[in-house]
Amino acid sequence: MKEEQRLLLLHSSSLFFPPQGVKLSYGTAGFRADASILKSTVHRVGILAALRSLKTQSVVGLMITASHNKVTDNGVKIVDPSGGMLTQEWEPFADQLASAQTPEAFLSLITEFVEKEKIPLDGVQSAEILLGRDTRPSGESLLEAAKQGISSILGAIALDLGILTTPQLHWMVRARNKGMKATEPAYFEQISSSFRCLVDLIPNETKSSKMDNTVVVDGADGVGGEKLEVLKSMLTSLVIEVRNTGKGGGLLNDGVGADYVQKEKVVPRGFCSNDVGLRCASLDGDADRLVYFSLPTSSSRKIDLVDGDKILSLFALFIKEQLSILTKEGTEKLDNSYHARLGVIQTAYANGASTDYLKESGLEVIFTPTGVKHLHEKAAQFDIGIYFEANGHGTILFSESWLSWLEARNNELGLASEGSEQQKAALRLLSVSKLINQAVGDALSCLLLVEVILQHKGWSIHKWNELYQDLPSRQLKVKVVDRTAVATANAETVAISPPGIQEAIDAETAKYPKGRCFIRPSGTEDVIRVYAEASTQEAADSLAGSVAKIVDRFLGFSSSQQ
Ligand SMILES: CC(=O)N[C@H]1[C@@H](OP(=O)(O)O)O[C@H](CO)[C@@H](O)[C@@H]1O
Ligand SMILES: [Mg+2]
Repeated sequence: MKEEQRLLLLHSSSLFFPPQGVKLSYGTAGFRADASILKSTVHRVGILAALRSLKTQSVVGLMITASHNKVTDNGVKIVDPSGGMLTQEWEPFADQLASAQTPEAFLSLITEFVEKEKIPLDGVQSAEILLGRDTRPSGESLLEAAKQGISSILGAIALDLGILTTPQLHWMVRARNKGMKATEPAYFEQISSSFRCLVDLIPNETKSSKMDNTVVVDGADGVGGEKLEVLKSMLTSLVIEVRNTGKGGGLLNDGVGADYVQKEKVVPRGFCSNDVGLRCASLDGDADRLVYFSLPTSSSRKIDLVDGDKILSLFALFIKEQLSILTKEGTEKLDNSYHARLGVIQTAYANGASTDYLKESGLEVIFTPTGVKHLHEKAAQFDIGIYFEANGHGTILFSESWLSWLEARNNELGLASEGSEQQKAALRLLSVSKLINQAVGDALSCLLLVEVILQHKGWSIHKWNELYQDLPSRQLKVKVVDRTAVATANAETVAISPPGIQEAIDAETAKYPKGRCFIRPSGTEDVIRVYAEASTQEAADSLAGSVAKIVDRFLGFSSSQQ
């Protein structure tokens, strides 16, 4: 490393002090903590992002967000050149960097890593990092810290894109590296025009049906509401009413948003008895999650939740239908031999009833650990891979090779049988691949896809919700002394440490008909999560409660004091 570069790094890192007595880790979705202790970490992630750009010789992204966490938290994560999450191979290095105690220790870690990874840190190669942040008040100063980190790498430049949803930044990084326009207007243009194509392809029978084309969206008082206001003006045949836009003084994620709605299953702030029966949806704080809900009665706060699993089921059903129209044997002699391999990816949090439904519908279902990075990786192994977390984060991935086949097929059909059902199916699938974010789960594009599929089928939210009935479930969080004491296996369904805890959970679960329960350490909060499912809500609540007590007995503050 050049002397100039060494001095620059030493000087820059001496301006930021790592938090004392707290060990931050890259976690499920980057570093997250109380914003007041994050400056040094964000500064270092800025440096790491520049190294990633140098290593890959591509543009990378850096997003400042803590998604669904409370407003006083913040976080930072890197977007890889593909538009996906930072490669998992670099995560341990990110952890080491964050915890280096002195500028010298920090510099020596960088020197070692640059050598090991053969990163061209010579001041000759350039690096470029796209920066985005959500609406948190701490975002601006943290972004400054990131910029200072980036500018301490010779040849690295940061492009500040301002306030964005997380999926917008992912989309732009992907677009930039594919040589496409990577601006916010280009993003809105792509998703709104593909939505319009899908609307134009709605069958005449359902077009005329009296379908309610209004959706009421809870913007979580975050960035999503703000962006949706822009997007909605570009759409016809869909009316979007945005509540909790962040402009009305409401606090981000406070009694609002997809995480709250999905976990608490109650009406979010800003919705009332007048909304009974309407089709409603909630975004999370950085708009990468979406859930739907409706208010069944005006007398209670309870909602009918239509979660990520049901969005997944709706998407899978639609794609499968279009595929079967596309590949049905026609009279014409065209090459329709490429049968796409369609896969569906879930985590252990998926409601058991959804998995049964998907399997009964003839779909291949695969499980991965929690966190989009795992689901995305698996989905990318299919021609069409649909992944969703129950909390509403998900997307549909199309392989490049299948898409080129589809383009060619569409052209052939255009010549041989323009306007045929087969060609419409090809066009619909092509439009879906443009509407749905190929980089990461995106609440805005998923919202449009749900809406157009419902219009296509002429379905109300109730009809959609009746695809299957969710098994009652309950999620709890337990504060423990050290959450890393829990290790899991089999896509997080089995706790392999501390010893004996899984046996205790199994013994408890066996008492409940249709009981299913697992625990895992959260990657975004300092808690152990407990998930339980059973045949009644009371049973699910009771199973989750008993297992929470087991967790507390093995790992809680009370046990550590004994
Ligand atoms: C049960 C749950 O909802 N877990 C969420 C949550 O992760 P945890 O590691 O469980 O804290 O945040 C992640 C990032 O948004 C998301 O990918 C994941 O699904
Ligand atoms: Mg989020």
